[in-house]
Amino acid sequence: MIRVAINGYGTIGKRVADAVTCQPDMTIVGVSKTKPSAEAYIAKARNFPLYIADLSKKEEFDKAGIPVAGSVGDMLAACDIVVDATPGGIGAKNRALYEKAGVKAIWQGGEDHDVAGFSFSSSCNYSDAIGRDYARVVSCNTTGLCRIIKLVDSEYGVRKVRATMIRRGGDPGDIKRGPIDAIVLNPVTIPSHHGPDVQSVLPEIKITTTALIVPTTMMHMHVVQMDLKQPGTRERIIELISKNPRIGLVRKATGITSTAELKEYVMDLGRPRSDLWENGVFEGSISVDEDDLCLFQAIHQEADVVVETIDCIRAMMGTITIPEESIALTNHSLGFSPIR
Ligand SMILES: NC(=O)C1=CN([C@@H]2O[C@H](COP(=O)(O)OP(=O)(O)OC[C@H]3O[C@@H](n4cnc5c(N)ncnc54)[C@H](OP(=O)(O)O)[C@@H]3O)[C@@H](O)[C@H]2O)C=CC1
Ligand SMILES: O=C(OP(=O)(O)O)[C@H](O)COP(=O)(O)O
Repeated sequence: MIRVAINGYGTIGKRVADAVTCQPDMTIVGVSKTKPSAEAYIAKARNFPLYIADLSKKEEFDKAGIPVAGSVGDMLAACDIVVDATPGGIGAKNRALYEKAGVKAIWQGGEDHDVAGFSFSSSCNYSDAIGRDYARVVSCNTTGLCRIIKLVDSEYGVRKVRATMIRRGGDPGDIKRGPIDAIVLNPVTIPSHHGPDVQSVLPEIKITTTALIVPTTMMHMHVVQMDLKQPGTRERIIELISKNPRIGLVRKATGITSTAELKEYVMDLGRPRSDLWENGVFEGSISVDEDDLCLFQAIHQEADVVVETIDCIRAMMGTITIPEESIALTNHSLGFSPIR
């Protein structure tokens, strides 16, 4: 069994912890928080040993009735690999802790590529992660872009990608984030970080990305255009998506034309936390005019990187060396097959 620690039991960390628990080859040795707030009670309910970054805060946890198993250092001593899901920027500061403990570490997309020197996407570069000590799973939007670009590039070759990310303002529980009434250019400069981040995984891809933030919490929406190296067809793109384990097809017949309806659909499917782990490509949007491909895809920011993180754990531990095998095991263990 691979012993996994989660440093930062928040939006991403709690999902990764639950996904690890579903896998037959890994187990959670502990999760961490700094404050005895809501997710600390969830850790207790799940029977995950809870560790804290600063032991001087133990009394606050004691008062809240939440048992503390020890410090983050103690948690690291008990694991083979740590998933750092602390807020962006904090993870880089934690690297010294992981080096000292001699454990492998995975960071999330809020950190820069340099934190690990290697950026990961299951369907693009799983094999390059095998045996590594450090990796960064790219951000949710970058993950969604990498999946669809890799799929199309493998079939037709991609000459150039242009993509606009219409990003959610904050996660549903992030009551202090916005905007409330604005469309924010984020960033106003071009490209957004997503293009260079895609190139940290797929260096040969030419891509320009732009990004905006809008007052919504459910999902991001991408407007993607690719110049193909040879003419394609809409039918073939749909066929490829239908066979892909991490890209779903939002069928035209469902009548779904928004993130809100898609979230409702996923909730009705009974997915935990209504998580859409796959890209949601809108069938009705897929348009191919010779070498010009356009589509819309929805990306559930809280979910898509979770399954990638599970694959990244296996690759780094070297227990499964065939990417498709890990992807299939992760999906199967979660009881997940993409929407079709
Ligand atoms: N949310 C999203 O949509 C996505 C986020 N990401 C990336 O994932 C990472 C985590 O983001 P997210 O889950 O949203 O963040 P959250 O703020 O939801 O959770 C962060 C967690 O880290 C804990 N924490 C804070 N400081 C420390 C510390 N020094 N040591 C240990 N734990 C600490 C917090 O605990 P406490 O509350 O007790 O302080 C909290 O549980 C970031 O890099 C982000 O960019 C990637 C894809 C999507
Ligand atoms: O990884 C994400 O977005 P990104 O791919 O746009 O960086 C997550 O939605 C977190 O974004 P945030 O930095 O707005 O919380």
